[in-house]
Amino acid sequence: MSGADIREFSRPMTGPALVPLIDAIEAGEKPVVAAIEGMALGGGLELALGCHYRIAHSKAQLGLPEVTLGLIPAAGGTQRLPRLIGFPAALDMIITGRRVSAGDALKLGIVDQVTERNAGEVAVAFARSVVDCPLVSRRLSTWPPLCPADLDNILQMALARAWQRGRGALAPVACVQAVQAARLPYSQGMQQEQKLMSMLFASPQARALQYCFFSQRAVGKWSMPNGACWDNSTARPIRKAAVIGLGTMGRGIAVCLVLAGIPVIAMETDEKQLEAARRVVMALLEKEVQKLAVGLHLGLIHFTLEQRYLREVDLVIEAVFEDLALKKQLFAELSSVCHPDTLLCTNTSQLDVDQLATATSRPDLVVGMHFFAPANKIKLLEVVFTSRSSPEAVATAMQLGKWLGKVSVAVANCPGFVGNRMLRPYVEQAGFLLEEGATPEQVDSALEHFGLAMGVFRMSDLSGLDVGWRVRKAAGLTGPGVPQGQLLQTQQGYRYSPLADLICQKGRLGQKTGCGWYLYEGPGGHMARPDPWVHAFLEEYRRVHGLQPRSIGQQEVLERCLFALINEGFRVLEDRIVMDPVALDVIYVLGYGWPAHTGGPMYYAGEVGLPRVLGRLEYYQRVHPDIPHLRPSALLRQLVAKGSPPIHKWMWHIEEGSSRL
Ligand SMILES: C[C@H](O)[C@H](C)C(=O)SCCNC(=O)CCNC(=O)[C@H](O)C(C)(C)COP(=O)([O-])OP(=O)([O-])OC[C@H]1O[C@@H](n2cnc3c(N)ncnc32)[C@H](O)[C@@H]1OP(=O)([O-])[O-]
Repeated sequence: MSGADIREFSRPMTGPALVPLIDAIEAGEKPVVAAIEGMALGGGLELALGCHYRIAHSKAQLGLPEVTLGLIPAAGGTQRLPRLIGFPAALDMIITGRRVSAGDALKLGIVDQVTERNAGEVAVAFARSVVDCPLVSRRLSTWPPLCPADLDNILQMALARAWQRGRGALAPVACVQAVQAARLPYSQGMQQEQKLMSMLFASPQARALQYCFFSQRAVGKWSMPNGACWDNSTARPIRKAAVIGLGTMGRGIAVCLVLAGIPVIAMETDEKQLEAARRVVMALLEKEVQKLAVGLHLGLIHFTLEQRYLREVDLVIEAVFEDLALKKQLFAELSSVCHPDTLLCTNTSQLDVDQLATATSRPDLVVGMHFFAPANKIKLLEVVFTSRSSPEAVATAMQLGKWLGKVSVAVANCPGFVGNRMLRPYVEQAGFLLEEGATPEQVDSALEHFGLAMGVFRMSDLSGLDVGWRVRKAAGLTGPGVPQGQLLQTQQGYRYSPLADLICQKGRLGQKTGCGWYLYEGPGGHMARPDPWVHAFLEEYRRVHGLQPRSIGQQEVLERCLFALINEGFRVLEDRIVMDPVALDVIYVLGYGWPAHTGGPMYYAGEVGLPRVLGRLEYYQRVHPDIPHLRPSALLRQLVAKGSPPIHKWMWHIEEGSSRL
């Protein structure tokens, strides 16, 4: 049972209340044995905790995931679970919302028995065996709380962790407060649980998180502008795959495929790189085997330098160096080496997939599969289709993403696809704010206080400033082709900030060099500290260019960065790069650390109010007429003019004929 029906939350609850039902089962004189076959989540597990015994099938999973919906367990879970398994284990399960396997549930004491047989039949036999046993010791609500001596410290640490990891989310903190009440008599603890649930239930954060839950499922019902979609396109089976290019991304992708049980040909052209990759991939797989305690056939992966092994694969994912010419050459080779039906996928983060398709004899079988680093951890996958990608190719890539445990989002090919396209104006505004008087830490602090996992400058230092530098050079914005000595403050009449280029020219590439926008303890260091050199560099830059620094508040940082990103999101919708705004929110929450408790950038825009977003963009555009990204998009204007319809109606207002495909 996957718990309460989340769809009911937006309307008056129906049916019997769960709490008195569970209390009645527990208080009854007849032994009740819970048989857990598949999932016991949320209210499902709480119901089982009210039973006198619990039997689980070995493949069952149990958990209290309410926190992921902006709630807390509200049918006694915060009171019974700590009594059953102790405060530390209960806090961990309730604050994280993570599921535990039947085996772990047995070790924790949540279930009394695990079976390979039909749990229902075993439960009936078990019930017969305990029919004469007294039940008084089986009623968890009557158990005294197991309060360890250092409970205060445990709760304090849990609260600090909930604040720190929650990045502004209310539910994790409320989870700690509810569990804390388990040290009280059950009835008083239940009053606290109900009080905290009432506070959360109607909160904007709970609504936003429940929106995220359904959005991440809605994107699986993908569609393309040409009418192809998830339920009229058939995915092909992937019996064997290949990963070409075993750098960081290729290694992560290979691990994903093996963990999904898909045989993999892992290919490199360089012997040393191949050996290094083998060591890393096998170590990662060993770690997963221990963590997941699953049998994994490590023989599924074959490392090779030879292209001939590619003949037998159904799908190739290339993850070679991010260079268009190199990738085009590889795609041309794959056209002749691979079977004619083999899908050719690219992991490129922003190169033109159409151009790669043109380099092959099978453009209909070319799609982008844009994984996010680390590929074996980040759940997001952008599946990029070109105007020639067949629905079958898209369906196959989307299906493969699901098998890999990803949330796949189908997006049309365009520069930066969706995530990186929306990121550009966001990063651009941050650079302009530095020119106007802010420091990297002021900008990052505002963004992280909003709830982003990492501010823009810390994120750039982590991924390496040379990544963006290479892209700007390729675009002719900087580099040898640009007249030296003069700093480009305008490009085609638009404002351009060369600050990042100048930082790179000083060899400051971020964590990898021990300095970038911040100072680190050394090359590869992670502890970002404000760098006096950067402050002096910015002061000198402003002086040379006659820029009068001013104090810039958090509100302006958020509006300039986030509203520019949201505005680009509206342009993505206008171009029909995706067919539903929820796709943009899924991409940003899963791939860019956007706080899920605000729903995602487009949902957040609706919460802030589209008229306010429009008004602030108009204001900033008046102040900075040389920044086109601040010019409000036509769709945003249309939606405001139509009275700000709800997000699921936005696409109705895009004028026909604006589609780019
Ligand atoms: C009192 C108590 O204290 C509190 C208050 C509560 O109990 S609050 C509720 C707590 N329970 C949860 O948080 C569990 C939420 N669900 C899940 O975690 C997963 O669904 C799953 C169970 C692990 C299965 O994953 P899956 O990958 O196999 O399938 P799916 O694609 O996710 O789901 C398949 C389809 O089922 C829908 N669905 C799943 N669980 C649902 C739920 N609880 N309510 C409504 N719809 C649900 C989902 O939207 C999708 O619909 P559609 O897209 O096909 O139209």
